[in-house]
Amino acid sequence: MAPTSSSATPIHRSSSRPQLDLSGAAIQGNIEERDPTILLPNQSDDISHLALDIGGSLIKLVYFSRHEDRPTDDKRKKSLKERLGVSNGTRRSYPILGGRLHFVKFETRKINECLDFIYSKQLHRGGIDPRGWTSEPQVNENAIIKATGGGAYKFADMFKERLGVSIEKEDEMNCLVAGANFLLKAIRHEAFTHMEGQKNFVQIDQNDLFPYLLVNIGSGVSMIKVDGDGKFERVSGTNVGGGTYWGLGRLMTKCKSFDELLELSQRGDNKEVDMLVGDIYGGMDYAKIGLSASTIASSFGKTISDNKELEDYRPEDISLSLLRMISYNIGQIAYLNALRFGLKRIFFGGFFIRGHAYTMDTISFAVHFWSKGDAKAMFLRHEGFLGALGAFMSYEKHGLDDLMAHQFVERFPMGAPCVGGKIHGPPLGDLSDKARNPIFTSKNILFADYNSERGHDSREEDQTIIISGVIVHHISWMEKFVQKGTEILAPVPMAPPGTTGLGGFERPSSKGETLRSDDAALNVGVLHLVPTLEVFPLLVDPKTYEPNTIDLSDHSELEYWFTVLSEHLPDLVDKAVASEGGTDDARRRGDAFARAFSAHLARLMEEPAAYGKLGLANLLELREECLREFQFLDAYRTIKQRENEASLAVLPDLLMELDSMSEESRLLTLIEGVLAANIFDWGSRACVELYHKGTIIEIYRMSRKKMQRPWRVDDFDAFRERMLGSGGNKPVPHKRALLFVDNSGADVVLGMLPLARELLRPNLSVRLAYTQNAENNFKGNCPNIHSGIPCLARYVVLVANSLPALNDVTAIELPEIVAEAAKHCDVLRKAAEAGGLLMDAMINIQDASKDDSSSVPLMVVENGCGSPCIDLRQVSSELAAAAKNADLIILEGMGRALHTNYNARFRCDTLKLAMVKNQRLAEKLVKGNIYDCVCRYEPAS
Ligand SMILES: Nc1ncnc2c1ncn2[C@@H]1O[C@H](COP(=O)(O)OP(=O)(O)O)[C@@H](O)[C@H]1O
Ligand SMILES: CC(C)(COP(=O)(O)O)[C@@H](O)C(=O)NCCC(=O)O
Ligand SMILES: [Mn+2]
Repeated sequence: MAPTSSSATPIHRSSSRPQLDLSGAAIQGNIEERDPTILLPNQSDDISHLALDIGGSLIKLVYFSRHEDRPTDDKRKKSLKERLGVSNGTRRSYPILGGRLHFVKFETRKINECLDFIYSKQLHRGGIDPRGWTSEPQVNENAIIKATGGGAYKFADMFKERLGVSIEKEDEMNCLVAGANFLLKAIRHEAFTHMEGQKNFVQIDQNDLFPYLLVNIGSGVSMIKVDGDGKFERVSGTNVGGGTYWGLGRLMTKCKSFDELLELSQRGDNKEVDMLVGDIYGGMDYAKIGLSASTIASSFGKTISDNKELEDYRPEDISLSLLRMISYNIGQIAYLNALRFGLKRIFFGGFFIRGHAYTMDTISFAVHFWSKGDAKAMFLRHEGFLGALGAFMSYEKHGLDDLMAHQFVERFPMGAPCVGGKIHGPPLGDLSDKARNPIFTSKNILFADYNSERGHDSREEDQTIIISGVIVHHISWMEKFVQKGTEILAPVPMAPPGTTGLGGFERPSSKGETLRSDDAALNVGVLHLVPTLEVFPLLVDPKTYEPNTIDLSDHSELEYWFTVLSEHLPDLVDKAVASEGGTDDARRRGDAFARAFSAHLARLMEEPAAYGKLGLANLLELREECLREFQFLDAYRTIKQRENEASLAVLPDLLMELDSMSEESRLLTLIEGVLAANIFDWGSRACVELYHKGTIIEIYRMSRKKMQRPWRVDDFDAFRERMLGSGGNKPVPHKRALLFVDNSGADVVLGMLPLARELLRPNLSVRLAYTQNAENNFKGNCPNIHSGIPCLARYVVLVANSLPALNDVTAIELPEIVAEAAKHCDVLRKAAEAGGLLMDAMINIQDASKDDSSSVPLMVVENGCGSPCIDLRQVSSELAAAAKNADLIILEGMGRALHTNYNARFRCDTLKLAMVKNQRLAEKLVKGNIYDCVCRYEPAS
C-alpha cells in the first residue's frame, strides 16, 4: 500500500472539465527531480475511477488511472514542456493529461477476489462523490461506484460492508448500448468479422452506424435493436446462452472451469453425439434444401438411438456438440430478429464468445447461411466489457464521450518487473525453468493482469495480496513477468480452415490442447488516453488513410519482418545495455526486454490480428514501447551524440561547397545530400554492417558519390520546377514547409538542415519572378520576404519525434543541433534567433492559429510519436497547429516516407525522400535494389 502523506500540497489544474481533477494529489519532494513520487492520498496510482458490471457468471471491471508523464531523464524536456504547457495541452485547454483505461474480470462466485483487487488498488477511493468528481482524500459516506448487472443489486450490501461504498445501479441495457456505441465510435479496430478462421477488421463509418442489432451473449442472451445513442429497444433474447453451455457442460463433463470445457471442445468430434443429415439420409446430402451430409439434423440426436450412458461418450464430443448447438442457435435467432427489423449488421458481444475462433465461426456461419450472405455477424474485441464501459460512461462527467479514435492508443505491456529503473527478482537464467515449471497456484495468479497496467511506473517489488484481511501471498514482479510471457506464448485455438459447404463444419483444429489463459485471450490491452493527439489536418481523406504500406496479413511478409526484427534483437539489446552503462541491472533489463519483445513477436506470428490490425509500423512501434517498458529511454543515445558531433564538424565545408553552386544545381545537390545521408540508419541490418567498414565521413562520401540519377523513383525535375520555376512557369514560393526529419547525425545535420536553410535563404528565382510580377502591376507583396529578400518558403517547421526511436533525432535534441549548426550559418542563425532559438518558436506556433504574424521562420515541433514510422491519424496538437497553413510537406526516411505514408495523399505539395535500405522492400515497393533512392513529388491534390 502506498503511504499517505499529510504534508501533501495539492496540484491544481485549471480545467473546464473537472472530471479528473487531481486536487487530492500531491508530489512528494522536488517537482523538478527525476520521476518524483506522486502521492494520492491512500492510493498507489495517481487516481482511479471504477465501474462494474456484475453478471450472473462474471464481474467485469473498467477502471481509469491517471499517471504522471513518463519518467524522463531530460530535465530540459520537462522544463520546456512545462514552460509551453504542452503536456497540459494548453492550445486546446485540455484539462487532463490523459490516463489509462483498464479492463479486468473475475468470476462472480469469487466476488471476494474482486473486492480484494479493488481494495489492493484502492480503486474505491477514487473520490467519486455524487456531487462530482472531486477526489476526497478519504472514503466518505457518500462515495459511490457505478455498477450494472444483477449483482449491482445482489451484492450492494457487500460493497458497503467491505469497502464502505455505495453502489449506484445503472440499467443494464442502457449500459450495454452505451458501451457498444462508445467502442464502435472510439476504437478504430474494435469490430471484426470471423469466417472460416479468418479475422477481418471492419472500418465502421460513424455516420452510418445505426441501426444495428446488438446481441449480448452472457449467461443469458439479449438482443437489442440500436437506433442511436440512448435509442434502443430490447427486441428479443434467449435463455439458452453462455450460462447454458457452461452449466450443462459442467454437469455432463465434470469440468472444473469454463476454459477447461472450451478446451475439451477443441478435441471433440460432434458426429458421435449429433444426428447428422447423413445419418438420416444414409450418408447422402439433402441437396434439395441445401443441406450437406455433415449438417447437424438434431443436436444430441444420436444419443437417443444408442444404447449408451453419459459415461460412454467422450466429454470432448459432448462439449463440442453443446458449443455448436448453442452458438448456432443464437446465430439463427439473431438473424431472424435482424430480418424482423431489416437490420443488416449484427454485433455480438458477451463473454460467452471469449475470442474463441470456433464459437465465432459457428455464429457467423449461422447468420451467413440463413441470410444467404445478406447479413453479417461482427464481433467486438472488448466483447464482455460493454456493460461495464457503459456503467463507466454513466458517471456524469466521465469525459469519454467526446473523445475519438485518434485519442486512444492501445498498448500491450508485459508487466516489466522494473522498480525505479531496476529489475527485481531472481536472475534471468532461472526464468526458463520457471516457465517450464511454473510455481503459480490458482490463487497467486489471481491478479494475472495486475502488472499489465503498471509498466515502468511500478514502484513496488512485491504485491501483497490481502484476502479477507489476511496476507496470504507475496508475488514477485519477476514471477508475474514470467507468467505473462508464458501466457502470451500459449497455443492459439484455431478455427478450421473451411466448412464442408452446405451447413456443416469440419472438426475444430487446434494448434495446441490448451487455451491461452483467460486473461491473455482477452486480446485487450490497456487503452491509453492521450487527449492532445489529433488527426494531421493535411490528409486528403483521413477516413481511408492507411499508414502502413506493407500489408502484414500476407503471411510470408509477416514471416520476413518477424525474422528481420528477431535477428536484429541481439544487437539492439547490446546497444540498449550499453546506453545504460552496461551494468548488471541494465543487462537483466536487456534480457527481459528481449524475452518480452520475442514473446510479442511469437504471438503475433501465430495470431497476427491478436492486437488489432497489424502493420509493419505497429511492430516497429511495439519494439520501441517494449524498450521503454524496460526503462531503456534512449538506446542509441551515445551513437546519436557521436554522429551529431562528427557531422557538425564537417558542416562548414559542406555549406561552403553548396554556396559556390548555382541555385539549380544546389537544389539537386541538397536533395542528393538528404538521400545520401539517410544511409545512417541503425535500424537497418545492411547499414549497420556497413558502419563497421568505415568512418561516418567515409560512408557519407561514398554514399554521396553513388547518387546517380535517375533515382529509382525520380520526380526531382517536377519538384525543381515547382520550386524554382522553368521556362514560362514562375515559381510560387511556399508559405510554410513542414520537414519531417529522421535520423540524428549526418541525416539531419548534413541532409535536412541544409535543405531547410535553402528554403529560408534569399532566392534569386523567386526574387526574379517577384520583380517581374511587380513590373506587371502585380498587386500585393511577395509573402516570403525575410530581411527584404524573397525566399522559397517563409516558414520552415522541423518536425521531429517526441520520444526516441532507434537513432532518430527527437524534438528535444534538435534545437541544440540547430544552434550548433547556426554557428556556421547566417541563414540558420538569423532564422533561429528570430524565434528566440526555437523555444519561443514553439510557443509561437501555439498562437499561430490566432495570429499568423507571430510565427517565426524556423521552428521545431514534436510529432507526438516515439516510433521510426508515423501514423498521421495520431499526431501532437503542436504539429496539427503547425500544419494549418502549411503548403509543403517533406517526409524523409524509410520509416516515415516508405513503410508508412508512401501511398498517403496530402492536400498540399509533398516530397517523399528516402533511401531504401532493405533489399526485399526495394524489390517489392520500387522494383529495385537495396540503396536505391526514392524522390517522390506529388503536387497538392
Ligand atoms: N472464465 C469464465 N468463467 C465463467 N464463464 C465464462 C468464463 N469465460 C467465459 N465465460 C462465459 O461467459 C458467460 C458470461 O458472460 P458475461 O458476458 O460475463 O455475462 P454475465 O454478465 O451474465 O456474467 C458465461 O456464462 C460463460 O459462458
Ligand atoms: C527501422 C527503419 C524503418 C528506419 O529507417 P529510417 O526511417 O531511419 O530511414 C529501417 O531501418 C528498417 O526498416 N529496418 C529494418 C529492415 C532491415 O534491417 O533491413
Ligand atoms: Mn530513422
